Amino acid sequence: MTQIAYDMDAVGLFLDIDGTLLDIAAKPHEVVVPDELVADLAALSKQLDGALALVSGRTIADIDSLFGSLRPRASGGHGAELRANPGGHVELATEPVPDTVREELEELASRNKGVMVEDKGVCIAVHYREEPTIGTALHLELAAILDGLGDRTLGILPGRLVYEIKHVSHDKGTAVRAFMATPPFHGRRPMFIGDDVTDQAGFAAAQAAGGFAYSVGRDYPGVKRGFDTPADVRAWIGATVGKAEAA
Ligand SMILES: O=P(O)(O)OC[C@H]1O[C@H](O[C@H]2O[C@H](CO)[C@@H](O)[C@H](O)[C@H]2O)[C@H](O)[C@@H](O)[C@@H]1O
Ligand SMILES: [Mg+2]
Repeated sequence: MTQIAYDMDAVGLFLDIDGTLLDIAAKPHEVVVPDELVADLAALSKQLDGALALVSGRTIADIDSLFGSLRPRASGGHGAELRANPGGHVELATEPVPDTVREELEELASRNKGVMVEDKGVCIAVHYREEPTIGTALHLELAAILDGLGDRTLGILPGRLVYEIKHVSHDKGTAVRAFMATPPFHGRRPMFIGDDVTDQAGFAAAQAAGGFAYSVGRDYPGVKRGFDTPADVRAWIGATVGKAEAA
């Protein structure tokens, strides 16, 4: 386990979910959220005076269904949803993906074995974990669909055996900047922990604001590999909370 040697008192902490807090599962709804993690995140948020947010490609409704009582400050849908206060109002930063796109994606999935569409409203995930070899061909098909519709407001963001169709105007970086502009994050140093290509905007935003970026299980240019596995991240969170309780 890699230790992050920094005084957490001054940090605003941004945590990705899949591949960072949670082990990757075969299907999105098959992830396991340990009870201990929920308790540790609640304690860590308190320790940071509330300056902790989950920043995910999942929707906030989905985050709440996974994390039970936590109801954290959060951004969902790759920056498209923001919840500034725990359990509070969810602000939509973008329009939903147009129905024309949704229909084309459903049609594509219906004729491609192993493709699964996860409709999140503000963005749509096109999963291909069941047929990993089709990635390149699938990307070409998705690009052709967006080109055909002439919609320049949407783009394709690659993730872990998934392509996210999302508004190009928002990402995890815009979410970090929005949180950092307001209490309880304002005046703290952002720390972003993530595992995926989709986290690179979050890494960059944290670093640009004088903060830190740590990756999980993979290397990204200019980003320190902080952890090897989500279990390491969970252990670090537990140890960080434990340290504060013992002090
Ligand atoms: O930004 P994140 O919190 O990391 O969320 C990214 C996407 O995670 C989910 O998909 C990924 O994890 C699934 C469960 O482990 C896995 O089955 C899938 O192959 C991965 O792509 C989620 O379903 C997406 O909506 C998130 O955008
Ligand atoms: Mg992730």
